[in-house]
Amino acid sequence: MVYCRNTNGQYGKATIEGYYQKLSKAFVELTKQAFCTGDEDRSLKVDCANGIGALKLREMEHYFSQELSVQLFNDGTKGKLNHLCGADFVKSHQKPPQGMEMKSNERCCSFDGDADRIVYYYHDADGHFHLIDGDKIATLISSFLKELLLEIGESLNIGVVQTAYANGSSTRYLKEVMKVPVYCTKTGVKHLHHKAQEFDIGVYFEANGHGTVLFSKAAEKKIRELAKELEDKKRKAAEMLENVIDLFNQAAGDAISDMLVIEAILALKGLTVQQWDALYTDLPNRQLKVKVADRQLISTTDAERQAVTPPGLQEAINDLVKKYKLSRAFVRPSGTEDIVRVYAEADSQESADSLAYEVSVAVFQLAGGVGESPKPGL
Ligand SMILES: CC(=O)N[C@H]1[C@@H](OP(=O)(O)O)O[C@H](CO)[C@@H](O)[C@@H]1O
Repeated sequence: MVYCRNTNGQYGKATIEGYYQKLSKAFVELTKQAFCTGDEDRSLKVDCANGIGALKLREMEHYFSQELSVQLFNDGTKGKLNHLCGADFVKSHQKPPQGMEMKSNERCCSFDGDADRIVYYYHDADGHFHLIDGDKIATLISSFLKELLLEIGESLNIGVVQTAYANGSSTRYLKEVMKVPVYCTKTGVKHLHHKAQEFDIGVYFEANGHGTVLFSKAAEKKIRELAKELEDKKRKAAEMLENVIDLFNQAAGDAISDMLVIEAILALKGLTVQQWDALYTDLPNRQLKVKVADRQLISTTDAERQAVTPPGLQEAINDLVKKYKLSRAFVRPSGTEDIVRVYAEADSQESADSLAYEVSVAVFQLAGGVGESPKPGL
């Protein structure tokens, strides 16, 4: 709403209804171009983390119910905010939220309590849980945008912005397979947002599902002109891009807007959730927390991927990382909790768990850990 007011209504009407209408119109226009799909494809289960997303989605769903039917879980009628549910729970525990009824291969997603994060997931036929996080969301979106730009023949530049928490497989896939430039910033959307403003089209997502896409003023103007000037297939692609611009919340990014973008792309490309998931395989990873007396003793550089202080910590991490294959680890003080966060990834879950544990012990010993020393398997 602030963005609408500051741009004198150019970005949209500064009311909740204005937001619903703008997004729904763009979503309906986009999905009109999709091939006819069965009922199953048009439905989505949404865990709202007992938060605000449930209230807003309920008010909004009638605007697009012909194109997408949403079934809400953890809608706040019982249960606590973010408790055993929501995007953060699903991402960090890598399991479904409580209260969600999942059948195999059904497309499901979770918002967090304030509805600014979204992750997708499904159970395969063998009952295995598959998480599709912010990195895979960024990959789906940037490949779709790249295809549209190719179709209209415009060379607007696309950049993808991630943080150190991005899975190594996603970074490799974006750089080597999709050939898009990838940048890493410090954790926190303000850093990603700022970097994304440097491109014609800046795609930014944290692995936890927090993100959006920004279009520069010049890129937006160009795309809107092309949607009037071009013909046939090229015009269609430019019109799609116009609707994509309207569908993204470029002020800050939110779960409802991201959900509608993803649903539109899956419908347009005729992709199932399994096909989307199969773009690349995540490297097994583990995140742990360590309690220290003063977390500011840890300072970092290189977008938080290297510890500068306390002395000896980075050397210890380097030695531990060398013991495992396809491994990477870093530590940083949390900006929201009184803890140090440890991240590790490697070629197997056992190795990722073991590396995360060993790095936690190094943090505990070298950065003034308090309470019980880290235990393996936690
Ligand atoms: C590893 C992680 O998920 N960190 C989160 C968390 O920040 P920390 O500084 O790690 O506590 O909360 C931030 C605000 O929601 C979010 O932007 C960020 O990605």
